[in-house]
Amino acid sequence: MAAQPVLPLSKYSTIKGISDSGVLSSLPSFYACRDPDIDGPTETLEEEVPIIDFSLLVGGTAEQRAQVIQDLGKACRDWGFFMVVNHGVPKSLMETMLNACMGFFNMREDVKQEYNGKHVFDPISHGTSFNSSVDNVRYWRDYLKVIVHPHFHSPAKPSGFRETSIEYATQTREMAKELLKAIWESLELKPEDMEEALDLNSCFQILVTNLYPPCPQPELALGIPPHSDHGLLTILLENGVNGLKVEHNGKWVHVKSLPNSFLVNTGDHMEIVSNGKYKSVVHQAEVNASSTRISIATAVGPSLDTVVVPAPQLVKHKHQLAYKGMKYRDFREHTQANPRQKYIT
Ligand SMILES: O=C(O)CCC(=O)C(=O)O
Ligand SMILES: [Fe+2]
Repeated sequence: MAAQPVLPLSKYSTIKGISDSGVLSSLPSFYACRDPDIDGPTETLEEEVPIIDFSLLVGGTAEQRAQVIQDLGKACRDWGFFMVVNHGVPKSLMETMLNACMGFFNMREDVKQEYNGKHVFDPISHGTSFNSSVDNVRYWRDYLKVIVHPHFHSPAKPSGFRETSIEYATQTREMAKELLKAIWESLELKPEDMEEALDLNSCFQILVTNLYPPCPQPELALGIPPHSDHGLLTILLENGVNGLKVEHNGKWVHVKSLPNSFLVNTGDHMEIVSNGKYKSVVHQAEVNASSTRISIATAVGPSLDTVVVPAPQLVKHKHQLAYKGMKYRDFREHTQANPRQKYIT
């Protein structure tokens, strides 16, 4: 292989900066986390993921709602993943939110750098890679993370970002709560026990926007490595460019979202509260050579002060207790400092 030219990459603080500059014709080894010659092709399937019609959950007949609850239970048990259609979030809000996020990443580097955060509870943090304090290789991704509940935060710029994101956060949070209620019912748990177990009125909600600019050798790089999410549910919106892969029965499945849909996956705290009935799903993001991909992951978890434990009704005998409780706040701090592909098993 020809020696790679030495490039002044330190000049660029973001993947967007590197990609826009056009200086790279090949991928610096710093970003190469896959080697097709050594790893071989990983088996990737094109299976259809379960589809949930949200309108039948909130506006259907009692039978239709019962059927959707059953379908949700099956999707959580078999996949930890599903696509939501007819959700009622206006298409215009989804588009405006994607544009607002693009507007953030299009700002000058020094303006974005004001938000370069370090701590997991920084209300707003912009950065690059996955967990750059511990990553051995870098991932082909820039991100903006904003905590939006129980206290709402927003970068002051670009203009309109605050108004759009408050509306988007509110609507996706309401959708997540409806889905959680139905998933709770699918476990045959009493609806009135959910608030005490999860304290969703003070739920911790964060908007994570991922930007994956075009990459010179996408087969060698990854946007986000395989991981599970920490919360209860994550609601993902993409800009029409695919890249998400989820693990299903030991294989990777490429997910293609329908226009105007959301992709939803279970997180670690769903696995804990369901005592392992609904596992959190491992997933990753690939990149491509020609298009910029944006995804907005809205993660909804319990309140930070909740100690989530398996629902007692799902633990008939002590030996069936699969997880110990930990305050969500401590869980997040601990996993940030000791990242693993999946924190709980
Ligand atoms: O971009 C994607 O498809 C996945 C994003 C993701 O997994 C995350 O932000 O946790
Ligand atoms: Fe994720």
